[in-house]
Amino acid sequence: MKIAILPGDGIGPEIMAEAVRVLRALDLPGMELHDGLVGAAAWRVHGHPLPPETLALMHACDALLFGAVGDPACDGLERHLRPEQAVLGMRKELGLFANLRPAKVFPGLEAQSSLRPEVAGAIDLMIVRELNGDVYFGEKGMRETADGQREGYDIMSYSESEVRRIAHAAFRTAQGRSGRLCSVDKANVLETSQLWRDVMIEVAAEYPDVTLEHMYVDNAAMQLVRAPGKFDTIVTGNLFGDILSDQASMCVGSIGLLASASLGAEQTAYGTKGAYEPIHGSAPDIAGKGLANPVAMILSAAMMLRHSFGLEAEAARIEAAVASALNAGALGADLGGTMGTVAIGDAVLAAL
Ligand SMILES: NC(=O)c1ccc[n+]([C@@H]2O[C@H](COP(=O)([O-])OP(=O)(O)OC[C@H]3O[C@@H](n4cnc5c(N)ncnc54)[C@H](O)[C@@H]3O)[C@@H](O)[C@H]2O)c1
Ligand SMILES: CC(C)[C@H](C(=O)O)[C@@H](O)C(=O)O
Ligand SMILES: [Mg+2]
Repeated sequence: MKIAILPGDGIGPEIMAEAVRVLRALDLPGMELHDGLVGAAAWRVHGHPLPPETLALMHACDALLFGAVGDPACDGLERHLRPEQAVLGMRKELGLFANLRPAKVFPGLEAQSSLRPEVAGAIDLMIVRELNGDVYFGEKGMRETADGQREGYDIMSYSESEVRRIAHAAFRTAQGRSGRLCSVDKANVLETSQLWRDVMIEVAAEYPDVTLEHMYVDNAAMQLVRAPGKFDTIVTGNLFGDILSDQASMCVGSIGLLASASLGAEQTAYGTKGAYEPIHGSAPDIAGKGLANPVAMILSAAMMLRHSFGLEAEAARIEAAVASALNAGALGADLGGTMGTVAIGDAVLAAL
């Protein structure tokens, strides 16, 4: 059970330390943790956000725990050297095309949601975000128009096979939940989305036990705050999924609570190879202050145990400890409390 530990930048190392403490406390036989550099931390040492050493480590491990990347000092670098390329490169290089982003309200935290507690209390949804295509990975650049203006462009596209494989992942996810799948697109305007919708309908024929509905992304953004409890499994493209998942986090209460699993087709001796990371970023505004909420990172470690190592009981044990610590008031500033990163980690460890 080889796990790459990739803390990254900003609050990444602070929250990773807490997730590692929780993992070590489980004392899992055969667990090996291997440290690697990503993001600005790697660029400073190796001149690249995803250096060959780290890529080799990623390939050699069964699962990856990823903190966050991003550093305002790097915003002026050429795009291929920016820290964010580490997370994009990891996802593409390892073929991690299915990003699961669960959002569920924790008992006792309903009042911390940006929504009314009775609306927030009903949230239990899963966003299945496509992660290897869309406008993220299309041709992009800067050019000059005929009248001499600068013009930036990013091509949005999805091939049939890219949509088909995320559709299967989403239908299977919905089967394991309530059997309701909502595909979010912009098919009223975008050809990319029309293909997305057509393929979703084709694949639906193979899953008669799942009910498929379609929703335009603008409506989905609205419904997510109007009645989030009506959603169960959502499947959507890379860009829409990025935006809707940050939005879902505040419906739950804080972006510091939402974990994710990024899965591909590769199988290891233990299960599906994957990368596990919070949905949030490096939070430069609070980095180094011990204020970051480590819960999303700790829950990402739980998702890793479930999806990459088949350790369902251990994953559930971490999740129960987190829920219990939060319910008992282990809250940081993001949730109206006063606890710091390490104190929240202590509370989770005590509840294990
Ligand atoms: N997967 C990733 O590594 C990832 C994801 C998103 C953004 N980023 C990068 O992170 C940098 C900062 O981006 P941003 O500010 O737009 O988004 P962000 O998610 O880093 O922060 C947004 C806001 O949420 C707060 N926040 C985030 N995580 C928190 C936590 N665990 N506990 C408490 N508060 C938390 C931050 O303090 C900030 O106010 C950028 O360089 C961006 O590209 C990286
Ligand atoms: C940092 C960035 C490239 C990344 C994304 O857009 O996918 C982040 O926002 C996320 O949600 O993981
Ligand atoms: Mg994002």
